[in-house]
Amino acid sequence: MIQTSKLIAGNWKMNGLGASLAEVAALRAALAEAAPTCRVALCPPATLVERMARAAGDGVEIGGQDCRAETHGAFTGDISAAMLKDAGATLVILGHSERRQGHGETDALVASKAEAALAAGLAPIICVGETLEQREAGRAVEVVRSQIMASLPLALAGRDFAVAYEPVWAIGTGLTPTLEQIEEVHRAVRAAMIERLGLGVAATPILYGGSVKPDNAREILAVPEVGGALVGGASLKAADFLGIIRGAQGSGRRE
Ligand SMILES: O=C(CO)COP(=O)(O)O
Repeated sequence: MIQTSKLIAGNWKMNGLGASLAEVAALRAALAEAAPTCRVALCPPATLVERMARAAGDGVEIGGQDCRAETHGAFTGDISAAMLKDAGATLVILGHSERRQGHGETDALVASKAEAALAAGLAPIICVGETLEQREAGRAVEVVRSQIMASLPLALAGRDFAVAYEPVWAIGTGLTPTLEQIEEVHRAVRAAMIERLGLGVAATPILYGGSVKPDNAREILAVPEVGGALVGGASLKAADFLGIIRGAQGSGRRE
């Protein structure tokens, strides 16, 4: 339902072969000791979901990185939300910029995938974010607002989900927006979410994603309206991911 604790989610993208289970075991042991107050999730490639769900135990939720909008059928290479759920996933990342750009995913497609995820019992993490060109043209807030209005299906009202604000130019680059820029966009995301889905989403987490590391996590997570992080590269090593989770502990108030 409505989440009040922060959500720290790792997006392994197409990485994690080999060392994955050892990293999950290390993370699980460290989390058991640290007893974090935030919600922790890892989203590995689909082939690792089932193994990781078994290795992760209760403290770490496992998610997919995409799903098909249809429930089944002749869609070679695709995976349904129910298949992810069956493998042990509890959430799924949708509309990541690498899929919007690399696979031509539109807002409408992302919205239908979110409906499929909800129907299968998965919590969607819906990604939005502007390109560098759009930011430089002063259009960041406008672009993100329009993505929210068209990518969030009305079926999300009252359901467990999150939005992730990931400026495309901050992903994997080591660049991050200023804290003021993060706050500005997160406030705009909240306003658009409420406009679209009503006041019931006033506490739904809005994650920040894009070059989150242990050394910048605390300050980013303390920004008003930042309800967690979606972490790429730094989620691959348990020690780095833990550093970010620690940054979420007592990282300040949310508004
Ligand atoms: O795309 C991201 C998470 O979905 C962010 O990736 P990085 O943390 O590697 O910049």
